[in-house]
Amino acid sequence: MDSAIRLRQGTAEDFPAVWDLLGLVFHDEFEDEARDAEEAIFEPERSLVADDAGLMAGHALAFSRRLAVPGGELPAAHISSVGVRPTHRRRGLLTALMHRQLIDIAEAGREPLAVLWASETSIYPRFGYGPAAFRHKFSIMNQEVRLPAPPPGPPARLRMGSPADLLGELRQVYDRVRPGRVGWSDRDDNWWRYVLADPKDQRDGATRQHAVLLDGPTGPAGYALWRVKGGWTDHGPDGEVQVGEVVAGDPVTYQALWRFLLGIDLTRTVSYKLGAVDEPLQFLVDEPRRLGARKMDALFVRLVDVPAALAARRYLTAVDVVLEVDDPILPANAGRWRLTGGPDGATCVRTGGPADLACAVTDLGAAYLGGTSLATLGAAGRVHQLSDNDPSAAFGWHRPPSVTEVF
Ligand SMILES: CC(=O)SCCNC(=O)CCNC(=O)[C@H](O)C(C)(C)COP(=O)(O)OP(=O)(O)OC[C@H]1O[C@@H](n2cnc3c(N)ncnc32)[C@H](O)[C@@H]1OP(=O)(O)O
Repeated sequence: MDSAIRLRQGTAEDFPAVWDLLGLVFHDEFEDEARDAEEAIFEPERSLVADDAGLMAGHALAFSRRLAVPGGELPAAHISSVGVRPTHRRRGLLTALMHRQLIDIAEAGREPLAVLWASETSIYPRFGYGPAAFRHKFSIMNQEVRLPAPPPGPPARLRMGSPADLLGELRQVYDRVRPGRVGWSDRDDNWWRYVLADPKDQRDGATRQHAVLLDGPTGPAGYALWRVKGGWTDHGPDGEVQVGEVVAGDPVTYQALWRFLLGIDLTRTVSYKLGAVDEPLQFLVDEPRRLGARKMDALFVRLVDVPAALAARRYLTAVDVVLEVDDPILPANAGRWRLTGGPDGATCVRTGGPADLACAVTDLGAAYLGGTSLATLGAAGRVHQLSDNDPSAAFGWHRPPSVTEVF
């Protein structure tokens, strides 16, 4: 990195320059609503600036949130707003920002994990972030798929409104469902505001976002967020329902919400970018191929504190294994760790014993949420099994991780 450039902690006064930089690097001209929502979640003390004589040459941010992991939840630095000015690229600024940020998180000692969405998948593995959660992008031909008939009795009680008006109920449902859903982040008031921000220039010609809520006997049981991009062809209506979130606490609610979304009149396609890899819809419709599923990367995970992170999650089966970890950026993670545990908890301590498996910290991050198998990484030649003691099954989980938002 150029010696004239110094890394410094951000301040609240830096926000306008950060905002300008993000617009520049992402080729976007954001509206005020998006800016206000982003400013509300900005954590200046966790903003890292590459400062070139007063010019914001680069930036990286960490948000303080909690992430659901197998069997629990953990504080996890949510990394975002990363960019380097086009005039300052390929000189090591991102490398300096990423190293410094990880060292800061490790020294603060509060967050054993860091997580992010990558703009390009090649950027972050070199810094120890492994692809841990994937998603299905669905493009559903809604006239061509059928759901099972609804249960007998009165129809589901659905209520529509603006997401802001129904916020209390949305939160109630989300907070109740989240603990079992590995990969989901917590949301405080500001994060709800950020997630529900609906600037017109980001709608690509679609309507504003709507919410539909299903009321159960004891309160709200599930909700969906969606908008519609209307369209007509010579054959008639050709609109597209764009689904934002579907959160349901039970299968009856889940089916009722999808029945509603797939049945919106004057539409022919339902798109859903953040579907789960194991989205139950695939096992409900009569013709799953018409869901048009495409698997994409989603959340990247970085173990900042290997023993704390490994001890904090639970394991599908009993495990007693020695892992040899390579971590050039955070050497405190490097070396051999004995992980002992199972479905009820785990411990992880340093050991001098022989290793059963050797891997880079990136691969441990990929496997951490139970969505990427260590055995698969072994088949790719990334992880090296050194004995018969294979922890792959234990690192799995009941369901693969999923995501609800891009941050
Ligand atoms: C979590 C998030 O916020 S994701 C958003 C990331 N930001 C963006 O995509 C915005 C547009 N891009 C940028 O601002 C910049 O190109 C950045 C931030 C991606 C990279 O910044 P730079 O300062 O140029 O990176 P730096 O010089 O440290 O490069 C580090 C290494 O990554 C590689 N690299 C950097 N950017 C990319 C890229 N976009 N694609 C592939 N490789 C890349 C470099 O080639 C270099 O490799 P090397 O060490 O083998 O030579």
